[in-house]
Amino acid sequence: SHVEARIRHYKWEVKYEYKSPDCYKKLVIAINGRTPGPTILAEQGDTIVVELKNSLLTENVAIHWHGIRQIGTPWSDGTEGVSQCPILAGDTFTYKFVVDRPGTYLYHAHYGMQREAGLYGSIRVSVRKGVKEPFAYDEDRSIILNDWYHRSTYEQVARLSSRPFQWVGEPQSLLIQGRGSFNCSILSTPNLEAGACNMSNPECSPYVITVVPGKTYRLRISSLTSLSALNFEIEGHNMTVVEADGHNVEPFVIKNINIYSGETYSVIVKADQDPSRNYWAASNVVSRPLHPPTGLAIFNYYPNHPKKSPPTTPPTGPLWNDTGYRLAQSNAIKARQGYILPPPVTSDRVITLLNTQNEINGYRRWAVNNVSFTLPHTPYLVALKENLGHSFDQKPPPENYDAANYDIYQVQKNVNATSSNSIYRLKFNSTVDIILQNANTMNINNSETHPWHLHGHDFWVLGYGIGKFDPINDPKKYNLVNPIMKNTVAVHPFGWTALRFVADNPGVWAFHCHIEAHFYMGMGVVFAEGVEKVGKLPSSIMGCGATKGH
Ligand SMILES: O=C1O[C@H]([C@@H](O)CO)C(O)=C1O
Repeated sequence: SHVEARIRHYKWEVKYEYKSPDCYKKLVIAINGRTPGPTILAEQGDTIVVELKNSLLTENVAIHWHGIRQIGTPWSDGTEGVSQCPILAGDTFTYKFVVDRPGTYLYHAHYGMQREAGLYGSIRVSVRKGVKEPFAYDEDRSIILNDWYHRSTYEQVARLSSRPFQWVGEPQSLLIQGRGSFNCSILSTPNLEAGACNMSNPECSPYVITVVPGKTYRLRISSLTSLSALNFEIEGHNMTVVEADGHNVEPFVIKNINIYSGETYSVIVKADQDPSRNYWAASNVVSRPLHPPTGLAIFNYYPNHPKKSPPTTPPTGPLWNDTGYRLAQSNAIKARQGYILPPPVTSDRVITLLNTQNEINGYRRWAVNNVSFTLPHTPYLVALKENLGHSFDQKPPPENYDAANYDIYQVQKNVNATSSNSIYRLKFNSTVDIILQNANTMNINNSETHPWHLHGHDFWVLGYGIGKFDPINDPKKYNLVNPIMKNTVAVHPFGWTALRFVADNPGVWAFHCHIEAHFYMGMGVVFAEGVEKVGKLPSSIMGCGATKGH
C-alpha cells in the first residue's frame, strides 16, 4: 500500500551560548539552546525542511546533512564553498531535502571549524511502516561520541594558520551524547574565576542509558570527533553490529567497537547481565599516544538509581597502537545477505590519493599527491552551473603520485607542496576507484588514521591493506561479492583503503578527511559530475564571490 510521504518542518536558531558540556564553561554553538542539537526523526521518503536562522551575530554558518545523498538537491548539501555561500549572520536559510533511505545519519557545521564548537546532531530515518528490518529490538537510541576542546574554534584555526605551526593538540575531554567530565582541579587558579569549571554542574553529569532487564536495545552509535579515533564499549555486554552508515551489515559480535569521525553504526545490545548494578559505557582514544581520560556514560539497569556509579573500574580500551585490531574490525564488516548491492565488476578510472603532511611557504598543511586543498570563495556548484568563468583553479589535480620512487615509511625528502581548489571532473555515470594511500607524516616513524568522507554518494569498500598499495596484485583481492557500502571509511596508519563508486549524482561533492583540523589544513578534494543535469539553483545559495549580484 502507498504511504504518503510527510514533510517534517524544523525551525532552528543557531546561537553562541555559554555551556559546560564537560564541566568547563565555554562558548558553544547551540541549536535552539542545545548541543548536540535536536534529533531529526523521519521515515524513509520524508522531506526534511530546516529553516535555519543564523543568530551568531558576527559569524557565518552552514550545515551539512552527513550521509544524505541530496539526489536532485545538490544545493542543500550544506558545504560552504562547494554547494553554497555561507549563511550570513542574521540571515535565515532553508534546507530542503528527501531522506530516501532508512538508517543512521548525522548533521553538523561545514564551515571553518565550527563543528567542534558543538554544532552537530543525529538524523534517524526509520523504515516505512510495514517494512520489517532483519533484526529485532525493543528500543532505539541515538548516541553521538565526540571529543572536546576548551579553546574556541577561532583560536584553533588561528593556531593552524600560523607560522611557526601551532598544533591544536589533544582534546581536553571525551563526550558521550554531549556530556563529559573534565577534572577541574588540574586547572591553574586564575582559570577558576567565576565558576568557569564546576564538576558538580548538572550540565556535565554523565549521560545515562537506562535499560530494562531482559530487553533488547538498538544503539545507534556515531562519532563526530574533531580528531580522535575512538573505541566504545559497554562493560560486560557484547554488541552485535547490524548497520553501518545506513547499510545493513552481516551481523558480527564484538566486545567493543572502533569508530572513526563521521561513521555511524547500529549495535544490538541485550540487557542480560546482573540487574542489581549499573555498568560503564566508555569511549577511549585509539591510534594516538596521548589522549584525554576515558569518556564515561552510565548503562543503568532499571530500577537502580541512574546516578549510581558502577562498582568497577571503567574499561580502558585496546592498546592505542594496535592497528591490527582495528584493521580486523574493518575487514569484518560485510554487507548483509539479502541486502547486498553488488558493485560494478570493473571501473572506468582509478584515482590514487597519497595522503601526506606538507609545508607551503613554511605553513603546515596536509596534501593529496602533494596538492593541498583550499576552498574557493565562489562555490563550485554555482561556478560550474552558471559558467562563472575562472573563479577557481582550472588545472586538473594529479591522479597519482610517483609510487615507484616514494617511500611511505620515511618523512618526505621535500615536504613542500602546492595548493589548489582541486576538482576532479567525473564522467556522468562512470565507475571510479579511489585508492587512499597513507604515508609517514613529517615526524619520524609516524602515520595517523584518516577517516575519509564522501558527500553525495555511498561507496563500496573493496579492501584495506598495510603498506604500499600494489596495483597489480591488490585489486585481485578486492571483495566484489559482498562489500559494505559506506560514506566514511578509515585509512589505517601506513595503510591503504580502496573504494569504488558510481558518479551518478549530478552536483559537486567534497571528499575529505573528517578530522576537522586536517580538512582545514587541505586534506580533501572535490568531485563534479553531471552538473548540466542539475536543476535551477536557488538564489539563496548565492551572494558571495563571483555569484554576487548574479
Ligand atoms: O596535523 C597534525 O599535526 C600534528 C603533528 O604532526 C604536529 O607535529 C598531528 O598529530 C597532526 O595530525
